[in-house]
Amino acid sequence: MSKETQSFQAEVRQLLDIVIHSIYTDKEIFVRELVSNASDALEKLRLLQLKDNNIYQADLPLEINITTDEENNTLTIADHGIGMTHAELVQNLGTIAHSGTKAFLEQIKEQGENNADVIGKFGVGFYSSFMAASEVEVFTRSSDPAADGHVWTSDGASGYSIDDAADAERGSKMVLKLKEGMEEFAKADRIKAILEKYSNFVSFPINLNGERVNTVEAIWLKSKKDVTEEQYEEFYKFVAHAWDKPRGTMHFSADAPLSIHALLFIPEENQEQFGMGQMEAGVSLYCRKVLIDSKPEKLLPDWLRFLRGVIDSEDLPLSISREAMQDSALIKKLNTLITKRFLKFLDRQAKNETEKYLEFYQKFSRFLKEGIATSPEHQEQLVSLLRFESSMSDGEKSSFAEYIDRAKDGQEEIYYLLGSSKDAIEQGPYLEAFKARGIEVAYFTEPVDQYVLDSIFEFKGKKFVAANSSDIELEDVVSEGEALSEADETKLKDWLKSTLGERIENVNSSGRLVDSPVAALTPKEAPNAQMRAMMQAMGQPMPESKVELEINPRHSVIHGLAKLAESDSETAELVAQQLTDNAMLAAGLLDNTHEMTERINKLLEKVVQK
Ligand SMILES: Nc1ncnc2c1ncn2[C@@H]1O[C@H](COP(=O)(O)OP(=O)(O)OP(=O)(O)O)[C@@H](O)[C@H]1O
Repeated sequence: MSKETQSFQAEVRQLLDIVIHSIYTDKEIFVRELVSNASDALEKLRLLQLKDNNIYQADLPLEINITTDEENNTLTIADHGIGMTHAELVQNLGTIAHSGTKAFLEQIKEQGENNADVIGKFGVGFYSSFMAASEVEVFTRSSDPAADGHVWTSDGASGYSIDDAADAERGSKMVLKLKEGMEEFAKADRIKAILEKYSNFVSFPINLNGERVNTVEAIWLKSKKDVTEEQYEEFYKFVAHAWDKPRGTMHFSADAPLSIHALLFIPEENQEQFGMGQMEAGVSLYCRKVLIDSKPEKLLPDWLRFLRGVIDSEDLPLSISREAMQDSALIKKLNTLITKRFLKFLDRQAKNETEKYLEFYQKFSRFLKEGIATSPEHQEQLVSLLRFESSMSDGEKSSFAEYIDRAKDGQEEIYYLLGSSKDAIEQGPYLEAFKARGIEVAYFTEPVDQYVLDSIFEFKGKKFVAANSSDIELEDVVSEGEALSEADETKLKDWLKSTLGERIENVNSSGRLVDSPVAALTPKEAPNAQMRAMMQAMGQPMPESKVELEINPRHSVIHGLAKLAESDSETAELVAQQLTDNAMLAAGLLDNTHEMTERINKLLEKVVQK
């Protein structure tokens, strides 16, 4: 067969015209496209080898060889992959077959031809080589022993020619004669840097001028049993740019609903704990071993930003741009799928390797809590991963599932208390009522917990209720001491209301208190102690809290106060104010202790004078 000339399909011409005349600056992407094509061709050959041993030049190594030639201003990318027959050359490099390029053209039509960015958004496969080359030669020979070798040549203008190339080796060799001004791509260092950026995990060896450049293989594509602990560690260090060891490794593949390979690592340390600012997302996105984006923001929810590793999905179009990708339905699906799998991984660890999970929890629980408040779709799973001490956990960490198991029949609520520490919670006035009734209260002591618990309404059908909220109805327990008569109680409540005036919202009496005479409850809509502390830390002035005062009608101090109010209202007022301060102090709601000191002195004076 002699040399023949053919014209490009109209769409190809249109595409090439845009590519060649584009002012798109990120021209290096063509290297990624060609390496990716070479890798695909090798992958196809590898698959073919599995079922067919009639392959031309079967002994050629499955590798990609890249050579730079500064003198002649050329770049050559060669693979010993599947190659192309004459018909395939015409079909593949003369028409537009792949969907990415079609989408590209459609976008161009919509946005007008001068939108250079569109190239970066879609990538244009093989044709992108014409951004840098004035002429491209493709020497190729199919793996089919019956096929001949050919050379395809084009300047990317109107058409191409195909000629015989009897000595072409199996595979494809793309020789790019670089344009003036594109000399950088004939320089080994420049190409090396591009390869390191995009193609490090291509699973076939890439040699640049005879030297291997990609050292790390795509271990995420291997099956778990074929990867050693050391390999995982080495790979973690590589992808995370880390020096430590991973504290957790999750490696899985799935075919449905999406084809994915994921290898995720939990680092040893939570950098954010050291005040180093917010971490950046660190799970890279690959498509068939070729890097699409090393920091895709929406691939995982923000609260999983501590994870490191790789997700590789064959369902992704290789050339998809960051912007288009981040909003794509596919990324959303990947996001949900991987998040669920990761939470399941943690759940399994919590069950089977409890110690390990608790160590993780100590350092990383902040992220899970952030997730609870921001990812309603994962809330149930996340809430089940929370661990806390409680009034019944004996100093051990518990889960809400365990809490529910321990709860009495008929308890429809999960009670919790927030405080600065376990001691502070246990010494506060709220717990006793629950203890007396054998009801468990979960303790939460981190500043973020308020925010987190506010966003949980229920878990497994049980309502979340703060044990210090004013609207809890607890079954009365018979505690020691006789209660005030109804009439005395009403009288005392009225007197307290008028005496304490603006300081309180209301006075109630209930059977909730056991050892304390009074407790201060935060009214339903009011900011509680933790919120107040946070607002104040942010420099926001907070008005004095108005609380609901709950009195214990069986307590001797209350009995005494009821009498004192009749006989010595001046002392009774000091006592009432002091009781309120005590209650507010215990609730963490007292800002001004100045008056309290003065008042205590007055009370002491009265005591010593008696
Ligand atoms: N090195 C190669 N070896 C064998 N065939 C190749 C090679 N490079 C390209 N081809 C063939 O040419 C076709 C077109 O390549 P191009 O890069 O334009 O798109 P693509 O690789 O199919 O697109 P995408 O990257 O979106 O999958 C490929 O599908 C493949 O069949």
